[in-house]
Amino acid sequence: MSVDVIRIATRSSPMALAQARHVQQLIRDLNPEVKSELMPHTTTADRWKGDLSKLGGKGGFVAGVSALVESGEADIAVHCVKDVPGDVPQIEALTWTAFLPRDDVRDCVLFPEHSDHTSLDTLPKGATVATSAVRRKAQLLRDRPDLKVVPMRGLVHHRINSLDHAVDYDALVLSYAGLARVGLQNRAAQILEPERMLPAVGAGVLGIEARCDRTNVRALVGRLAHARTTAEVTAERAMLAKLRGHCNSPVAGYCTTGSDGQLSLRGMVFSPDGTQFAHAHMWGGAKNEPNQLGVLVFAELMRQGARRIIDSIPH
Ligand SMILES: NCc1[nH]cc(CCC(=O)O)c1CC(=O)O
Repeated sequence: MSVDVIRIATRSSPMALAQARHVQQLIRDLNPEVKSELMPHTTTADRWKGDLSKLGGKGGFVAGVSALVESGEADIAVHCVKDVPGDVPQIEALTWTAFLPRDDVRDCVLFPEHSDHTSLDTLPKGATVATSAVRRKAQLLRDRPDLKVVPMRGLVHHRINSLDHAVDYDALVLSYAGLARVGLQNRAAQILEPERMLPAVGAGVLGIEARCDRTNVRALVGRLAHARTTAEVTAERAMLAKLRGHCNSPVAGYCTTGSDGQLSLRGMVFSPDGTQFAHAHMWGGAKNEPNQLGVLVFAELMRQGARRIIDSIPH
């Protein structure tokens, strides 16, 4: 039985819809005969305005979308891999069918419209920076302990609107790829290189999930898989799974591939205020096996006290 139509489950935010449309176009390019439609789903986490940890973490952004594939109402789900928790097992009936080529992994800084600032470095002592990611907060404070880092969540448009029109914020940090996906990359005033702000595990990667038993769907969509990104994400997520970080733990992980094919994985775990951290960087070596590399970096982080750091954070 061939596939006539692919129903694509996605979150309903503008960023998620842009991502799902991108996947829709890629499927059209693979096979113009196959129709596709979007199934937007407003997740519990999208509706929740409070602290995400009270909702059981950022998994609330993906679970409802995955459930549509599990039940057969949709054929595939498109997720930001960054939003897929490391401490919740994948639904048994589902599998990753493709990781798309990695987009920009870097975070960037925005300043209010008409602000004279173009860098965090020139912000006055005690300036207020908005971001809800504990990973970003810890790394911002590591450089600039004087900054006041305050939480801000919600749609990118709303966040930028608050930055521009509320007097409370001097800067806003978010992902450059996410900003670009909604066409607002011109607002990025400063790009933070990975050396300064180590990216989240899975940053900039879109993952496609399907039911294990849908072999035709998997055969078609599997052609979108990008081998290098798959190896990198596999190493990063192997590290994350072993760390068993909860949603409040500031964890960063970034794997790249050298021109010789060697995987290089950096992992960091921070205390919330950035004053304590574990930092490991290892290469794939002779075997160059992503899972093994992830476990090795995990082990080195543990040797440096990562468990103590994670366990001392309330959640
Ligand atoms: N946490 C939300 C989220 N999940 C993925 C992205 C952006 C794209 C990506 O890195 O995959 C964003 C927005 C942001 O962090 O600013």
